[in-house]
Amino acid sequence: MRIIEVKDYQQMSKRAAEYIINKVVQNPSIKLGLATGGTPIGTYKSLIEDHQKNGTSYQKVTTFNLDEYIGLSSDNKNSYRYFMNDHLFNYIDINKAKTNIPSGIAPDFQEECHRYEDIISRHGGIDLQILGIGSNGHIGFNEPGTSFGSKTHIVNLAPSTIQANARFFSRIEEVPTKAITMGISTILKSKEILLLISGEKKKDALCRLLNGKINESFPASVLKNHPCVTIIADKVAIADLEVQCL
Ligand SMILES: N[C@@H]1[C@@H](O)[C@H](O)[C@@H](COP(=O)(O)O)O[C@@H]1O
Repeated sequence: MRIIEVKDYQQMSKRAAEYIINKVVQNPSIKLGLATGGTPIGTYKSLIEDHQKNGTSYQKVTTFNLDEYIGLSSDNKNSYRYFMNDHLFNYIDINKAKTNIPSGIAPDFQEECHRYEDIISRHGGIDLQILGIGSNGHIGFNEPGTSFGSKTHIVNLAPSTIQANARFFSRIEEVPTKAITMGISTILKSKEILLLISGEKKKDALCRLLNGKINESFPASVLKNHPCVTIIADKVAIADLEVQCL
């Protein structure tokens, strides 16, 4: 794993956007894996600014999002489909038919999991996957204890994840308790992974990722088995890492 340390959230976002833009320019038909949550919002903003200023084109790009809440439709402001439209897709020249997100209202969720896994394979897999990390080490919505061999599947969200994501909803009771997520093996099949980590709340997760064992109790630890992972982390997340981890 390669770690790039940056000053703050803004620098992380700028650096991540540059990284992605560079890959898109090199390969205009790139298959991008995308994440939601607070962490990548600044990166998406920088991608939009660059698109408007420099005209980087996403017309041939295909995207696959990590996950979606079960029960939320695309017009629900808290669905990840709405999030992606609102934070990125509506403001770049991407063909929305090439943007893939699991459906939160599919008639048969098992079937939806198979369909999603299959569509990623049929596209030849993901070239660059963007990831955030939950404070309990979750990636996508793969909570602690998820098998490293898992494919796209249905999950029960951990109480700590519901709590952490409640900030996007008006009441905690509105946060769905289930989601569909790419599995750990789906994520690991990506040719390259870019993990973004920012802020005090992610300090312990970064510490555990770097110094802990590879274990299903901390899903992100599996990234150490991947040959091409870059972490962009800000100073607050990295600060006093050695001291903290003693
Ligand atoms: N499913 C998402 C993850 O993909 C995200 O990386 C994580 C961290 O979110 P945030 O960036 O808001 O801290 O939590 C959410 O639950």
